[in-house]
Amino acid sequence: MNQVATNVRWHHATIGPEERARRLGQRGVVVWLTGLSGAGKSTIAARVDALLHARGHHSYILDGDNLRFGLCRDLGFSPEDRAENVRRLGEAARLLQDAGLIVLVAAISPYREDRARVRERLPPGGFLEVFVDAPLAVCESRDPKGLYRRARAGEIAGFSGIDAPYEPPEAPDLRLTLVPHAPGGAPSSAAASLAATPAGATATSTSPTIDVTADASDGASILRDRSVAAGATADDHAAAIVGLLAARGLLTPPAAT
Ligand SMILES: Nc1ncnc2c1ncn2[C@@H]1O[C@H](COP(=O)(O)OS(=O)(=O)O)[C@@H](OP(=O)(O)O)[C@H]1O
Ligand SMILES: Nc1ncnc2c1ncn2[C@@H]1O[C@H](COP(=O)(O)OP(=O)(O)O)[C@@H](O)[C@H]1O
Repeated sequence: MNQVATNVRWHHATIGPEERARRLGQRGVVVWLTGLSGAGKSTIAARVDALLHARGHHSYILDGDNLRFGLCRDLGFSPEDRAENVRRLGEAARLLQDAGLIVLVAAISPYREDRARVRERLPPGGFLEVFVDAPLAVCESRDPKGLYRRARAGEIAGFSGIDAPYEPPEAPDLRLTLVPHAPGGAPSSAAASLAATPAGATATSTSPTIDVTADASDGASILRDRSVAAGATADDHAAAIVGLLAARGLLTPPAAT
């Protein structure tokens, strides 16, 4: 019963990405938010979704937590299960992207290799990796679901960042940080970021920055300047993502040929 299907073939549709982009006034893309638990992936994805909706765009969120109630409910948190989880999220995202949607994926997706495989399944420019780079100390101080406390108490094994790995992206399309920059100098340490955050407060009380590591030729440098001035609430982070989508020409229909 567990045989892989061989007698299948691909059926081509007559309506392709260009027609869908013209109809929807946008190009399908997967915005993949990766980062530790509590980094802000779900919060930021929801803000981006709302911003896009308000502007008449068509987006949809695939949240790792939520998909584990259905499509991925048979999976746990072993490296193998996480790989399969990310693969399924990637395949679901790919279908929605192909339908022309702006797909916002929020999943820890801790392994570089798993994320790279998703990128390979998408057309060039169809996958934007966004690193929600809140340091472990900040995530742990937020602990929105009490999971870090339970992991530290030994009640949850294999928790990302505690006793399971998290591999940060090496060249993300966008990196959202909360680490304050010393005036005119290099970023100060993550520990300083936490130290500047009063207990019970969020790290937004620091003077954060958004670092855009994308190619400056596509407008990323403009984003960087604006973001530094704006600070880094979840709304600023969401605006940076929308800015990146605009800079990549994904929020306008293709020019008529
Ligand atoms: N062991 C362990 N490690 C990490 N996270 C855990 C674990 N057990 C449960 N949770 C909760 O599951 C959410 C992560 O699910 P994901 O599908 O995003 O994980 S992964 O991409 O497959 O690594 C994660 O959600 P977020 O906090 O939204 O990231 C946690 O709420
Ligand atoms: N700049 C920020 N961006 C996103 N979340 C933030 C920010 N500052 C504080 N937070 C808070 O941090 C928590 C992040 O939780 P969540 O979005 O569930 O993270 P994740 O999905 O990465 O696990 C929320 O309680 C959110 O209000």
